[in-house]
Amino acid sequence: MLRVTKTVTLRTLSRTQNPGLLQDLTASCVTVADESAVLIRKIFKNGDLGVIDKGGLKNFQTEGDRAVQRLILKTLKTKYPQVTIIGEEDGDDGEAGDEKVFDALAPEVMDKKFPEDLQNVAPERICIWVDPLDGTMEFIDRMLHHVTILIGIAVDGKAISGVVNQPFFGFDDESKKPDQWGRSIWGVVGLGSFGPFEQKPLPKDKKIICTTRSHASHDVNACIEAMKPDEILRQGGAGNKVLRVIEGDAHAYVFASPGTKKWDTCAPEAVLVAMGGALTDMHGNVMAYDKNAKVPNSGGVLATISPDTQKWYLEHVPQTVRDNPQLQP
Ligand SMILES: Nc1ncnc2c1ncn2[C@@H]1O[C@H](COP(=O)(O)O)[C@@H](OP(=O)(O)O)[C@H]1O
Ligand SMILES: [Mg+2]
Ligand SMILES: [Mg+2]
Ligand SMILES: [Mg+2]
Repeated sequence: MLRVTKTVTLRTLSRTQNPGLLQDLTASCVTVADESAVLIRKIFKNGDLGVIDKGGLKNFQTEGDRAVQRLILKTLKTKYPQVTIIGEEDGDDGEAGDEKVFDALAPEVMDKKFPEDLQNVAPERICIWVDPLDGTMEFIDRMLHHVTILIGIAVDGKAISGVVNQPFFGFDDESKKPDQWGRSIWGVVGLGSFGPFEQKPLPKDKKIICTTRSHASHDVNACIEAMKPDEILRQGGAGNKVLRVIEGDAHAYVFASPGTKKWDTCAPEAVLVAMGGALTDMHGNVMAYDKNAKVPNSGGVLATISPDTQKWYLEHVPQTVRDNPQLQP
């Protein structure tokens, strides 16, 4: 994990005050996510993924994770030095290398009118959580649709704005050339979620639960079985699983494990909540994303498309899971 915090004097702050900071940041994040997608596709095409085992349960890192984090941090830290940025990969802060700074602000973000309460947000209130490559295990296993790039922006510790970029979206469509692969979905709480996605209606006659493909455990499976799903969708990546909920492929993302971290959930939560959904731990607590927040999502992850659905799943969390000392906030 890499934390980058800079302190500034009050004089510097007033001189550089930017009423549209959150909008600029969101637009920059969409730009760097798109540039990151180009880079991931290039690394995949080159073939040498440079896999490193970080230790623990299937906890790998590839050149994709490292290079993308350097790209994202170089631009965001150069353009927004007063904002705290926390990235998954240690050491890859873009400071030593010759990464480019991407100045462009995504026009689709700049075209929108952000809500009043998101104007004039001081940089000290913001913390950005970066997961340069979510679904690393699936990237290594060539399950490319599961891979996402996640950049989440928290304000006062709440997930408010986020980009979920799926760099290999469409790769299995033979009519598409590699430079036509990929999509960026972004959302801002109070404004909405945008991008090329379709919110299909969820099936009413059956219950589909989406969960981990590569980090399952006895507790993870026992919790799902207690909810009596008709179907279990085992997929990689927290970003991808939230997309399954958003696109109507699953009623819920259920993960009764402390394995994910704040960079896994900040961006997807912002996009999901911006369209009326909910993401909490398995006890119903909202996640805290301020710069001093605990990094692991130690109470697990539960995400659904509406507060009512969230309530149903929370009520069906088995008591053994609620009482599990390994799964407390
Ligand atoms: N037991 C565990 N140990 C380490 N990381 C875990 C984990 N369980 C989940 N994660 C991380 O949470 C994210 C989603 O996991 P999953 O795909 O299994 O649902 C992945 O992020 P990364 O791919 O960014 O590392 C994965 O590494
Ligand atoms: Mg990882
Ligand atoms: Mg991740
Ligand atoms: Mg990652």
